[in-house]
Amino acid sequence: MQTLEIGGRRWEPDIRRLSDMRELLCDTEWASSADDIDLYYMYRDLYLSRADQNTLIEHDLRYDITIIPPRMLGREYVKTAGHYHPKVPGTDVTYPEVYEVLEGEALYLLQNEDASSVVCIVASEGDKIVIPPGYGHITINRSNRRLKMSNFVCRSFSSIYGPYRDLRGGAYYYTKEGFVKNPRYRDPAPVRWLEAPDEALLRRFGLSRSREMYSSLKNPIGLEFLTRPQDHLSLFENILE
Ligand SMILES: O=P(O)(O)OC[C@H]1O[C@](O)(CO)[C@@H](O)[C@@H]1O
Repeated sequence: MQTLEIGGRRWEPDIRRLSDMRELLCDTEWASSADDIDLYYMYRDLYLSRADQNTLIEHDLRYDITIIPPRMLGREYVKTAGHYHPKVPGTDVTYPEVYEVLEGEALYLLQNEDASSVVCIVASEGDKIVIPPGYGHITINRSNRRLKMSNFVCRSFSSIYGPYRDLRGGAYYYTKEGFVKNPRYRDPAPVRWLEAPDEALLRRFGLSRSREMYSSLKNPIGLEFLTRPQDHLSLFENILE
């Protein structure tokens, strides 16, 4: 299961294990006693050809695929650890990211750093989800199928895990009863449920539901909103409304 074959190459994943995530879960009793297991598989910096690899490097981009098999973590559905992105140097704008669901269904739980805005976007195959500047994100697989998703992101920054770790996860945990507030957050905004972006919104970013996102590499300038978001701020206006 672990090796992924793409572009005639075999790729090995970074694996996020339960032991990396015990302190980020809702069900602390389960988290402290369950045996260690693999939770999800992150295939980073993929490309189909050397030409694409050069394009990715030249435009400061990275393409990843993540696979999250279905599973309960005690009361909670399996999810990613959650992280924020740093600011683009010399600006006040944090790096965005864009995801595509390749298989299965995902919940993208976005929150800004003081959790005064918390948004959950439901996405299925073909949907593209833009994580705008200012937001951290967690992906949840609440289905009984594996979730396979890809992302484009700027390749020259490291994600910030501290705030999610300090508060033991996101503002809410997704359980069989729906979202449950994380008690370590004082007064987070209620979760706003949003549909995945429609064609008109995706067009702003040069994307479409019917076209695999990887093909955007043919026109990498169109992905500049990921590496120079400060020059494309109007694109992100109202995308979480
Ligand atoms: O770093 P986390 O929170 O475990 O999330 C993993 C996801 O983030 C990424 O690093 C991209 O932001 C992907 O490779 C992966 O889908």
